[in-house]
Parts: sequence; C-alpha cells; structure tokens
Amino acid sequence: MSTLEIRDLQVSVKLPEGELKPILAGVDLTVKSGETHAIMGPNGSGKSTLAYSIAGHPKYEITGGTVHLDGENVLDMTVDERARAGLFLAMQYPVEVPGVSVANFLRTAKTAIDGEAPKLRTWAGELRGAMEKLQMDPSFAQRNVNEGFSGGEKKRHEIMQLELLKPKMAILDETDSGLDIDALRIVSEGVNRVRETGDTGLLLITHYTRILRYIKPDFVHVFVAGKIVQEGGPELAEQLEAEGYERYVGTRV
Ligand SMILES: Nc1ncnc2c1ncn2[C@@H]1O[C@H](COP(=O)(O)OP(=O)(O)OP(=O)(O)O)[C@@H](O)[C@H]1O
Repeated sequence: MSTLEIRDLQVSVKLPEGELKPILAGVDLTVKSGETHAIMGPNGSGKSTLAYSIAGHPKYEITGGTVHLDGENVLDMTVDERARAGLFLAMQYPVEVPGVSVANFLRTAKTAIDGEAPKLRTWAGELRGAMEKLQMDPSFAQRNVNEGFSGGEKKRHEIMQLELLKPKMAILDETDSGLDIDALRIVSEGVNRVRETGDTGLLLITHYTRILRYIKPDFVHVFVAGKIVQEGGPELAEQLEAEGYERYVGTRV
C-alpha cells in the first residue's frame, strides 16, 4: 500500500523576468494505491501546475507545503529520483524525443525504475501484449517517441508506459483530450486495468465527465484558483457538468 500525501502545497510559476507568480494556494490531497481521484476545474485554475510540481518541473517554485510518497520527501528528489520512487506523469502535451525509439525508451525507463534490465524475451512479450491491448500497430515500437504521432497515438503511448512501468502513483493530465470515441474507450480500459491491480493510485485531471463514465473515480475534487474548493464522490462530476463552475466564481488566490 502506497500513499501520496500533499499538504498545504503552495507553488509559483517562475516568470522569464525572474519574478514569481503564485498559482497553487495551499493544496491538501491524499491518494492511496488502488484509489482513483479526479480533479476538475476551470481553465487556468492550476491543475497542470499541481501535476508538474509533483513531477518536479523546473518551471515551478515550491514556496510552501510538503509532498511525501510513503513518507519520503518528494520535493527533495530530482526528477529521475521521483520516477524511480514510483511517481508517473502522463503529460497533457507529450514531447517528441527524436532519435529514441519507443522500444528503447520503454526498456531504458523500465531498467532505471527496477534497477535491472528486464529479461529480453519476457520484456518483448510484455511490450507486444501492451501494444495489442491498446490496439497499437507493432511498428510503433520502432518509431521515435511521439515523433509524428497523432494526438490520440500520443495518449495511447502514455498509457502504454503506465501499464508497463507500473508506478505507485500516476497523474494523468487531460489524457482524454483529443481522443475520439473508440480511443477514449481503449485508453480508459488501459487505465482501468492498472486500477484493478490495486497497486497504483490514480490522479486524473480532466475537464469532461465523459472519461469518468469509463473510469469511475472514488473521489472528485473541484479545483478553483489554485486550491481544492469542494470534494465529493462521482456524483459531483455530474453536478459540475450540469451546473458549470459558476457558483465557485469569486474564489481567488
Ligand atoms: N510563464 C507563465 N507566465 C504567466 N503565467 C503563467 C505561466 N505559466 C503558467 N502560467 C499561469 O498559471 C496558471 C495555471 O496554469 P495551469 O496550466 O496550471 O492551469 P490548468 O488548470 O491546468 O488549465 P487548463 O485547464 O486550461 O489546462 C494560468 O493562469 C497560466 O496562465
């Protein structure tokens, strides 16, 4: 059982002129393995900032609060240490890595996380299996990471990483954006397979309840102006879809 504990997290974005612009205004959140949490909120409320701050993006400065994974101070770790500790971020805009094939990338990541290289034959089978389940053509394994991938292919590739790397905590930042109906189902099934293992805690950032019809969250958190302003069960997502965020307007950092 793993636990991600975020306490009173305050984060600013570093502006090019060196100034700090406060974004997160004290976030408290606890995610345990096997749980699925959805974060919903209006544009610009800081959802991606939360995701990137936990992952260790240098653009953000932590100005207060703590993040612990199984009691270890995440904020003291480098980005690669965070990944090795079991944190995973599926990005809203996955980056291209020219010259690095999907197969190489995944095997290198798996080796770094496990501390030893996976046995070739077992690994080849796992990779093939993961691609089949996500309905990806086997030729993807030889393509360079995200280079020329369509939006939907990029998202499938993120979920393939999730399934193969088996993190303790996964943050999925708008994994549903840009997916057609079939891809949304395929990607959701992948996330549900990970969920069903009970070994991974999931934090799903989304704008739309449609993905939450496939992946039923245990908890929904409403994120406005840099903090969580309401929490509830899956019914809260339906309520937001019907009513929007209007009643939270006026909440400011
Ligand atoms: N370099 C920057 N300069 C100024 N403001 C910035 C910069 N980077 C981020 N911000 C601001 O930080 C705020 C939070 O952005 P963030 O991407 O975390 O929001 P979000 O909730 O994920 O939005 P969305 O739902 O639109 O993806 C936004 O108001 C954004 O404009």
